[in-house]
Amino acid sequence: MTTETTNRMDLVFRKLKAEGRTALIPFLTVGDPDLETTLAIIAELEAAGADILELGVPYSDPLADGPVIQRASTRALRGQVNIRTCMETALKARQAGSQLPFILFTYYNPVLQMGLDNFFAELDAHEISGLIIPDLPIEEAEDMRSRSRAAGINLVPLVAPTSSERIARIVNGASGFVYCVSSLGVTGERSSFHEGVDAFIQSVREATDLPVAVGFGISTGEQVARFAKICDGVVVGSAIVRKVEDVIPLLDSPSTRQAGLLQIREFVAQLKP
Ligand SMILES: O=P(O)(O)OC[C@@H](O)[C@@H](O)c1c[nH]c2ccccc12
Repeated sequence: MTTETTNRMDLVFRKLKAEGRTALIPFLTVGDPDLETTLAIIAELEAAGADILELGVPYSDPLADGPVIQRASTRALRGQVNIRTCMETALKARQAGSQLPFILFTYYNPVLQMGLDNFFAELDAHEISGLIIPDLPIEEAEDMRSRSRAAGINLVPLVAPTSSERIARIVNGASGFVYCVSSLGVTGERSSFHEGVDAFIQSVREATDLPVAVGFGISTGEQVARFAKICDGVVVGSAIVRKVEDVIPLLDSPSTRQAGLLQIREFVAQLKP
């Protein structure tokens, strides 16, 4: 008897699979340019067809991030955004009617600062469905995985093209989906991907029954469509964060705010697979 899941993310992947569709998974830096605007952007992303949302906790030392997300983190940190206010933003979006599963995307240090017991209690209270921690030390992974499982939250593992023989160990016991990083290096729009990325994704597919998503460098509708043929989800971050950055002057003025939000919606809508 399969255990009935109430995890919003699992339900979305199940529905998309039944419809033969691929999830569009935007990444957004929470608090860029401010928390209230983030709430408005979340609504635009949902209207544009996003299926799941990565809510990025701004961090002072985002070692895996390229310049676009680094700048977004800097802007958000100027507004004193922290991991708690990111969780509160997720809850406010839910209370405003968002149906999207939220993944809290955070580096490990803010989690440690909060304390693991506190962190997981807060995650649950703020209706977070998933968690990605790109710099989670492998020796902490088992503890974090069991805490996530106990809290009913999917700790999503990242696998890189260089993971090869470690793929089985990384995906074993994982939940939610497996995040295949398409290229080496840091986040940021790319015109090409790690050679052999398709074979890499196929090897991950063979190692797990979980949905498999890909991210890193994907920034156009045709790149999303290319990966949608072989994945259950496609993550787009920097291209969307850059679009937010580009329209900040419009967002900052009440008379042009709606026009700025519409540009974000239209950009994301044309990514939809
Ligand atoms: O920004 P890109 O190139 O579209 O890649 C997705 C990425 O933004 C998001 O998933 C992410 C943001 N920071 C990260 C750090 C590591 C791995 C992934 C991420």
